Amino acid sequence: MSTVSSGGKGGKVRIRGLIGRIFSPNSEKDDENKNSSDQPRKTSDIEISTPYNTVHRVHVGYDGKKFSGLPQSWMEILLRDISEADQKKNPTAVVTALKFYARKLKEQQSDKFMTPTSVYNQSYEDDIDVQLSGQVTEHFRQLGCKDSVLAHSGSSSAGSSVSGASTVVDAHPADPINLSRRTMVPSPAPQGIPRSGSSNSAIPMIDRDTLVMDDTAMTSTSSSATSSAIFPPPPPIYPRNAKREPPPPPQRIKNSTATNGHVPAPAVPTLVTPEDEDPKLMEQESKREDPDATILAPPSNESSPATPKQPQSRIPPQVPPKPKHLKSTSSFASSGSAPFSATNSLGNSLSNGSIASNTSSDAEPHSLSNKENSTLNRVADAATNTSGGRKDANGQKAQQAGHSQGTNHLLQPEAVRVRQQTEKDRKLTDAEVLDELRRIVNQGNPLTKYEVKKQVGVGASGTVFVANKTGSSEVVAVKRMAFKSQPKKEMLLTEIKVMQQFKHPNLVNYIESFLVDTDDLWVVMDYLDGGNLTDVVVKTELDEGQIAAVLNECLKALNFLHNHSIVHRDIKSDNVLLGMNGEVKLTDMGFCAQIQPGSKRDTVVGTPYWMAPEILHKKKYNYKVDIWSLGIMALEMIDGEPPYLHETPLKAIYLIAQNGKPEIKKRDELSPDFVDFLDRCLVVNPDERADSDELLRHPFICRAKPLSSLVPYVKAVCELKAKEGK
Ligand SMILES: Nc1ncnc2c1ncn2[C@@H]1O[C@H](COP(=O)(O)OP(=O)(O)OP(=O)(O)O)[C@@H](O)[C@H]1O
Repeated sequence: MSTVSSGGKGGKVRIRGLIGRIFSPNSEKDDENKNSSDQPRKTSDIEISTPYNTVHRVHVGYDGKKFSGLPQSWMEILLRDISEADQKKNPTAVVTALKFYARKLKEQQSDKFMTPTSVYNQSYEDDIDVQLSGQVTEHFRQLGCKDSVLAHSGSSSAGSSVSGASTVVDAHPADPINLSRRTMVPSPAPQGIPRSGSSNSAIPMIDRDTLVMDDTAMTSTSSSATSSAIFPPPPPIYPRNAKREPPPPPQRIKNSTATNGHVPAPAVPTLVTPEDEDPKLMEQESKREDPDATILAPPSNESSPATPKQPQSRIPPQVPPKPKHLKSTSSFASSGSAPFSATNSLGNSLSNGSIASNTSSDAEPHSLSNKENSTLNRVADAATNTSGGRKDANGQKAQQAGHSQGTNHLLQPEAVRVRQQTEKDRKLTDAEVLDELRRIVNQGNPLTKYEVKKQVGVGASGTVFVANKTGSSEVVAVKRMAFKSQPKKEMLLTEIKVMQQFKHPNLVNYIESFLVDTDDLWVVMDYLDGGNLTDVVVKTELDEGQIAAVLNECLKALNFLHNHSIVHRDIKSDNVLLGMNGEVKLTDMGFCAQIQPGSKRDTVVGTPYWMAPEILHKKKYNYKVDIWSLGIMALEMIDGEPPYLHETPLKAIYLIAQNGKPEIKKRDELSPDFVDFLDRCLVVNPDERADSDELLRHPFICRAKPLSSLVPYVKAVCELKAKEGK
C-alpha cells in the first residue's frame, strides 16, 4: 500500500506500507513516541517522516471450501467458531468478523502494552487490515450469490481482474486470539481509590463489548435506599431463569494481562487481498459513490442459527443468580476506519479495515455554537480513532492504492498518496487534553466539598462512588478516574463536555468536575440509586407497557441528542440508569459525536452486539445507529440479553454480518404494535429505519405504562443485589 499522509496544518508527510512494514515495532514505537510528544507539530514543512506503521499482511484466499493464507492460530479459531458450511455460506461475513477480530485484538494489545504517554497514539496508528481476496468475490459469482452480497463484496470486476498473486508479506501468527467475554485489562483507577474484589491490585476490567464480566469486577449495589426501603407488596415480578453459560473463552495470551509496561505487543496479522494492491481496482473503487443508501442486504434467514431458546420462568419473586454477562465495563471503540477508503474499498463490508490515522474527517462542517462545541467533533472521533473520508492534497478522496507495487514503487513520488490532515482532524496530545481539561473543570478541592461514601461501580475508566455534599443530605455520584493512565483521554473530555452542554431530564445530569493533582479526575453527577437497566432485564421480565415506558424515556433523550446533532453511539441497557422512583436516564457519553445534519461518520464505535450493521460494515453512518441499538436493547428487555450473546465473539460478529436483522425470537408472543416497533428500529438500511420522532409517536410507545410501574422491579433487583452482597 502506498499511502502517504500529509499533515496539512499539523502534520508530516507519511509514507505507509512496505517501508513501514520493514521496520520493527520498536522503530515504530519510537516514532509514535515522537508523535505523541507534547510539541506542537510544524505546519509548514513537508517532510518524509520515519515510518510509523508496521503492517503485517496476510493475503487471504478462499477456494470455495476453505480459507487459506491465515496464520494457523487464526485458522484454528475460525474453524472452531464458524463451521465450514457457515464459511461457505457467506465468506464475506467471515471476513467482516475477522476484521473485527483483528481490530479488537489490536486494541486489546494496545491497552495491555500501553504506557502513560504513548498508548493512545500507538494503538490507533497501527494497521489492521483484513480483506477478502478477489478470488472470493469470484467464487461468489460462480456460486451465483445474491447481488447484494456481491455488491458488498466489491466491484463486479474485482474477482476476475485480480491476479492470485497472494504473497505473504509478513504473516506473524498471533497467539490464540482471545476476544472472550471475560477479558481482563489493566485498570487505570486512581491510586488510593478502593477497589473491589480483585486478588491483585488491578481490578479486572472486562471489555464492554464482551458483556460478560467476572464477578469480582461486578458493579456493587449502591443503594442506601435498598436497605431502607419499605418494600411495597410484591408485584408479580417475573424473574428470568439463569442463562446458559457462554462457551468457554479461548485461551488468552497467558502472561499478557498483568503487563502494564513497555513490552511490545505481538504483531497482529493484517489480511489483505490482491484488490488492495491493484491500482486499477483502487481507482475504480475511488470513483464509486458512497453507497450509504445500501447497507447490508439481509441474506436469507434460513441460515440464521437461532440462539437456543431460554425457558422463562414466571415464579415470583425468586430471582436467579446474576449471570456472568450481567454487566460489563468498558465500551469498545473498535477503531479501524480505513485510511483512504472511507467511501469503501472493495465494498463496504470488505473495505480496508486499517486503523491508521489519528485524523477524523467525515467531511463535515463544524458549525457548533461555541468554541467548546467546536472541538467536540474532533474530540469524539479522535478519541475513538477515526479515519476515513480523508482527502488527498487535491481534495479528492484518497484511496489506498498500489500497496503491492513494492518498495520501489512506494519510493517514487507519483506512487505516493498524500493525506491531508486538518487541524480539526489532529489528535490532541496528552498535554493538550490536560490543558483543555483544566479549563473545563472546576477549581478547588472536591474533598472539602464532598464526602465520598461507598463504591457503587467500576467502569473501564474509573470507579463510581456515592457521596454526600458536605454538610448536606444531598447525594451525588462521583466518578473518579486516574487521568494519566487513561488510554483514551480524549473520551473523557468528550464525556464531560457532552454532559456539561447537553442537559435533559433523561440524561444523567452533570454537576461539576475537578482535577486533583493532575491525575485524580472527579466527575460529579446525579446519583441514580436504582442501578442499571441490565440488572433489571437480566433478572426480571418487564411487560410490554413497562418496556414501552423505558423505551419512551430513552427515546426522549435520543430525540434531544439527535436534535442537537449528537449521536450517542453506545446505546445498550448497561448505559441506562434507573432511579428508585422509576427515573430512566441515559449515561456514558464518552462515545458521543457531533454529526451535522446530512453528514455521516465512519468511526467504528460501540458495542458489537448492539452495533448497527452500517457500523459493522464500516459504512458511513448517522444518528440512526442509535435507533438500531435501541431496537437491540428492546430485544434485551424481551429476552434478557442481546442476540448472539452466547456465541463466541467471532461467531457473533459473523452472524450479525450474515443475518443483518436479528430474529425476533418471541415474535409470536408479542403484540403487533411491539413487533412493528422492533421492525421499525431494526431496519438494516438506515435510510429506511425510523427516527426518534417517528418512534415517539409509535402506537407501542403510546401504550407506555407510568414510570411508577418500574419501581417495584427496580427495588426488587436492588434488594436481591443487596442480599447477594453486591
Ligand atoms: N450517576 C450514577 N449513579 C449511579 N450509578 C452510576 C452512575 N454512574 C455510573 N454508575 C454505575 O457505576 C458503574 C460504573 O459506571 P461507569 O460509567 O464508570 O461504567 P462504564 O460505562 O462501564 O465505564 P466507562 O464509562 O468508564 O467506560 C456502572 O455500573 C453504573 O451503573
